[in-house]
Amino acid sequence: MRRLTPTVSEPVAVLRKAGVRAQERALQALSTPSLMTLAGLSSAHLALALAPHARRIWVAAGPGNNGGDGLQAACHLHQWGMRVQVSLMGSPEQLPTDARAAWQNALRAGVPIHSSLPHAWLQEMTDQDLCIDALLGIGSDRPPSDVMQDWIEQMNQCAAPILALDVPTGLDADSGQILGGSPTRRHVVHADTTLTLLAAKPGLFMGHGRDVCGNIWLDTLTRAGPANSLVPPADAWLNTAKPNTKKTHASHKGSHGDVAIVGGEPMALHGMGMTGAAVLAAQAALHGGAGRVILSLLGAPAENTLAAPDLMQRPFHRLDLTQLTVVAGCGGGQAIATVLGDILLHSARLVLDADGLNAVAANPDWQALLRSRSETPDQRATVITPHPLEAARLLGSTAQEVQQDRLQAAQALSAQLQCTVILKGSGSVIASPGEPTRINTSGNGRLAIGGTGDVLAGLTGSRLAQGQSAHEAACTAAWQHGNAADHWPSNDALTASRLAERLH
Ligand SMILES: NC(=O)C1=CN([C@@H]2O[C@H](COP(=O)(O)OP(=O)(O)OC[C@H]3O[C@@H](n4cnc5c(N)ncnc54)[C@H](O)[C@@H]3O)[C@@H](O)[C@H]2O)[C@@H](O)CC1
Ligand SMILES: [K+]
Repeated sequence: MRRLTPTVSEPVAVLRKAGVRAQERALQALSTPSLMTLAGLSSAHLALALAPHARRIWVAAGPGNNGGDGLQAACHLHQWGMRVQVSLMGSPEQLPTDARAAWQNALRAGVPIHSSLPHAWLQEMTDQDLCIDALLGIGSDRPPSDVMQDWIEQMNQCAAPILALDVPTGLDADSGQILGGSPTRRHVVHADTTLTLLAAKPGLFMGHGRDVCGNIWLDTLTRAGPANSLVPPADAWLNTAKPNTKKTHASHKGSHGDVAIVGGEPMALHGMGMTGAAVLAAQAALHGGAGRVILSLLGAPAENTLAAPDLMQRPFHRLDLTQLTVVAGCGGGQAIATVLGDILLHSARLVLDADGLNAVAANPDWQALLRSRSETPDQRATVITPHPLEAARLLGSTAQEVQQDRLQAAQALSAQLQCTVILKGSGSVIASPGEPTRINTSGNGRLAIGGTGDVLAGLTGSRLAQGQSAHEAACTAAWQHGNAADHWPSNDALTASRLAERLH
């Protein structure tokens, strides 16, 4: 068993439900004792570690094998002297085979099992006690029934913390979306800890998953067999912490790459002042370690007073694109369209964000230009950083469809444009042609403010300029960006400009 959040230190394979089922079948054939026995024991161990002084442990067990895990865990906890009570939803006779065996074990051991909620118990439970959510796991395929919603609500209202087995009930393990539509306390269990079994699932790390799983632990249940060789191809990998790129002593500013930020339409042009976005990206590139950062504001020949003295400023026509890492689009407004063709054609390395992406989405010729960058002899690196709506525009779909399957959306976009994609949002997804897709695990809701996307684009540019491949630059920048937010003092306001300054 290992802890996956808040920080995962080595790559961990992520499987969708179909892959987990394949893994389950393969291991089931090899494993003695049964996987459910292992899952129940593992769950009981974690429950005991989380609530060693519990005077009451309530297990809510559902009608499938997730319920079986809960029954098996209850059996162990009872045998270890804990006061356990199980509420079993549905008829024991209709439980699947393994879960039925777990029910019989629990009965034989003398575990109290009822078919209703133990209201009095729930009232008396304290924060030293524990609720175990074993209602639904990966078999959850529709919004919870009314009765199940009552049970979920009672669990969420209980004073005791919640350990969810495999997946918090109500969460879709593939997408991170809530099966009932919205993350209310009736539709999804809000766990403090989730013990996920067999493999990490994407939905735990994306969308609402980040908010309802609490700390995530993984038990691959592979003690019984030569498991590593059995894992079906991973659908993605968790993005791991990257050490800072060390700079050699014998280096100068030219050794660390030049980044040009092209964007920042001024107020005078179309009545929307957006120079701040470009300045933020430039600051991030600077603090991310680029050797020189050049700010090229669109339609603003005058020196920009917002910019720090460490930044150089150049008009666009004076940039030698063939030698530069260009970060284009941050606050680019409509003006970005006047230079985008040149940027797509000539920039040595490119990060495309915001208005740059919207302009590409509206112009098939530019999409072809973007794609063709991967076919040049020097294979010019390109990273795009869309949020779900920008991704939807490029894919010709909707933001909702993108959120329903963020992995697939990022991979499809990467294949369509032959470039690296950072699909932003809760659980950023990084996809590149021919590379393993990553799900970023750092970051939190404090990043959901204006300007942080510009910071990510600038930071990615600085990583590219310092010699990382597009995929590595995207993975490193996404992780570093989130990590800065994770270590932000709780009593200190997080703003994009301060975030840019704290990247290192
Ligand atoms: N088979 C095994 O040996 C193992 C199973 N495991 C556990 O088994 C789980 C998967 O088991 P299942 O495939 O039985 O699936 P679940 O236990 O997640 O649930 C399936 C059952 O719940 C019902 N259901 C689905 N959505 C519902 C809703 N909204 N409201 C009410 N009822 C609903 C289904 O009709 C079905 O009866 C995993 O998540 C994991 O916890 C693990 O212990 C690994 C080993
Ligand atoms: K569960």
